[in-house]
Amino acid sequence: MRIGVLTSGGDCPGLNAVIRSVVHRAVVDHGDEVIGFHDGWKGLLECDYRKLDLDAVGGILARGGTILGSSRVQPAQLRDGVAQALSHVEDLGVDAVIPIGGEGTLKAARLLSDGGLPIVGVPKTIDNDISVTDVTFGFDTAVGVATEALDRLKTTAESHQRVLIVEVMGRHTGWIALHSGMAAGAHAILVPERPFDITEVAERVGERFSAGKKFAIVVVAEGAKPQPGTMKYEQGSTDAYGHERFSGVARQLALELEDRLGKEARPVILGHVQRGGTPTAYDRVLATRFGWHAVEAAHRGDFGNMTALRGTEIVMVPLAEAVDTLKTVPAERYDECGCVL
Ligand SMILES: Nc1ncnc2c1ncn2[C@@H]1O[C@H](COP(=O)(O)OP(=O)(O)O)[C@@H](O)[C@H]1O
Ligand SMILES: O=P(O)(O)OC[C@H]1O[C@](O)(COP(=O)(O)O)[C@@H](O)[C@@H]1O
Ligand SMILES: [Mg+2]
Repeated sequence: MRIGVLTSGGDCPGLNAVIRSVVHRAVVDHGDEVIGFHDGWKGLLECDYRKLDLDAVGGILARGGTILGSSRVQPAQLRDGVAQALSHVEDLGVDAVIPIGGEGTLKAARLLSDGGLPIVGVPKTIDNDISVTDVTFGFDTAVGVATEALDRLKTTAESHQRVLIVEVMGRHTGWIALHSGMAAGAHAILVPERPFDITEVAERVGERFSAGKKFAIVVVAEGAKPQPGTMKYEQGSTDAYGHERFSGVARQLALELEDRLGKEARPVILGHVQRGGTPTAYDRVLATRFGWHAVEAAHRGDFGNMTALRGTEIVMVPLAEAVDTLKTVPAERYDECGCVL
């Protein structure tokens, strides 16, 4: 069998672990050949690829990023390119394509699968917002990075009696904010799922100072927004691919809290540091299992599906289900965080 693998969308720790696992299972155990398309769907559309043998994946298990590169392609270009992708796959003798990506990539995978491509998807994202899988690899690493940052920020916040507002990633969902905030004992956690009331945030932080505490840490997901009309909020612009380019909720919160509380407040934007570097052991294991199961699915001819974690098992779920709805933080999970606003 000949398998083509690609990584698309925002990168995340663990992509290389999937690539390595696909090559190991396919080449060593099945005697397959594996090729890697460069820079996501672009590589498939432009027939830009290289052979991936065991040497090519040596030493990449613990490496962040993706050896294949990633990029974004306009969805319209992809829709127009279905026939082209199909003909490249046929010309190359590729029997299965394994795209590793987030909800955008999986939407594209569904489109190409409906167009006749033999596809087995593998979900990735630090945001953990893909509904059909309990967890995505990358999330554990991102939460670890954010938690360590929060621990460190607590000590400097205390020295200077400041409020630190820490912005973590999470475009539509607050999973990283919730988990890192809980792990580090943040005093307020703001998520996109629950628009916040700035008066309540200021009261909570103010009460801490009134009680004699010297500092406060607020964790805010980049996509969190104030309840309409409660605070001046600058809406972000939209990038070339339709994604919102955030205008910096932490910066706006810091100005507002400083004003209301008369305490020094500083925004800290963790940004892409959450996405870079080596994956945790948990993410390496999950990524490796996804790669292994994707190859098995390809050999069964189980196309139009993607790998998913349910409990402790890896199962296959239809791509159509995967892109239906985002996995948001449910109200009852938010209620457990101990700093409900
Ligand atoms: N609705 C869509 N239809 C077709 N292709 C899409 C769609 N959404 C995204 N894609 C393709 O998938 C790529 C990756 O999507 P993106 O949302 O940027 O990343 P991720 O896969 O990490 O969510 C896009 O550049 C585009 O080529
Ligand atoms: O800076 P970029 O690459 O445009 O992407 C930023 C976005 O990508 C993420 O890191 C991950 O999102 P995806 O998994 O959907 O790519 C988001 O948390 C963040 O908003
Ligand atoms: Mg996305």
